[in-house]
Amino acid sequence: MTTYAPENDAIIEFDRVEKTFPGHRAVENLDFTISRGELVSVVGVTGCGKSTMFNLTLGLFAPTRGTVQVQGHDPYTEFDWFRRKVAVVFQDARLLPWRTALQNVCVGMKFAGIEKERWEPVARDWLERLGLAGRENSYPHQLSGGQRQRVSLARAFAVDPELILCDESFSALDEITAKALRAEFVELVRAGNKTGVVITHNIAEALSLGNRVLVMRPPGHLADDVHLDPDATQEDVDALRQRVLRAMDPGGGDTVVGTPSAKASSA
Ligand SMILES: Nc1ncnc2c1ncn2[C@@H]1O[C@H](COP(=O)(O)OP(=O)(O)OP(=O)(O)O)[C@@H](O)[C@H]1O
Repeated sequence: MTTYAPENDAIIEFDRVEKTFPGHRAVENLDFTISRGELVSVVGVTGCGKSTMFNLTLGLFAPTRGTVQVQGHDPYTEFDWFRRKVAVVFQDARLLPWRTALQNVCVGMKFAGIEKERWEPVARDWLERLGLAGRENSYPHQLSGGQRQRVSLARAFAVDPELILCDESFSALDEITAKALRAEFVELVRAGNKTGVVITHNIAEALSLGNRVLVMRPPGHLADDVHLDPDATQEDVDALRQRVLRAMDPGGGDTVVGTPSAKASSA
């Protein structure tokens, strides 16, 4: 009989990872696993190593010590294996200004190695799902910041990746637009059975987005791993906010009140 073991369903595994740049240790003893289907937020003070963790996951550089695995593969040495499997959405949409919304999504599919016949129908479908039907032929400068970010999300989902990494993707938007886009993002990740990891400086966003919050602290290690309960009350969420703040900044003093909710647990 096959026994379900979450670690067999790991999408991202960091095993005692260290990353040192000349004269600076950005990540130290970073150890965590993210399983298929999870939607995880990553928070931590500036410079604590969040982007370095993302860049290690993307295989942009190798760890100095320890191992990073994405779906059981080394993202640095097996870089080509990851085309189509991982998509990234940044804080700024990073669209090609001389290409329309449709063409920008198609370019993403082209770089991912997807067959040419599929580019246009799939791109149109994702633009429509993200509320941009009728704007396919608009250039980035003709779109609002929120619409540009919708194109960027369409470009990410169109390659049908297993894993979507968001680096402060909602931070540059006003809170109302960000809230709407976050909700759509969560729905699309869930509906597509994807795994999502979102770096954010917004603790409320981290606590509302997914099932788990990883809290990092300099130099680049895990300070807390908070699992979220979808039925949490406002009181639970307030307690979790304090727990996250305390983990980010243990010397924060009077920002810390209350105790972690019984509805949340460390992994
Ligand atoms: N290529 C690099 N060369 C040298 N130092 C680096 C490099 N990349 C990152 N660092 C350093 O590593 C530390 C962690 O940086 P990182 O960008 O991962 O932090 P972060 O948590 O993402 O910060 P922020 O929230 O401000 O984006 C910082 O002190 C940074 O200066």
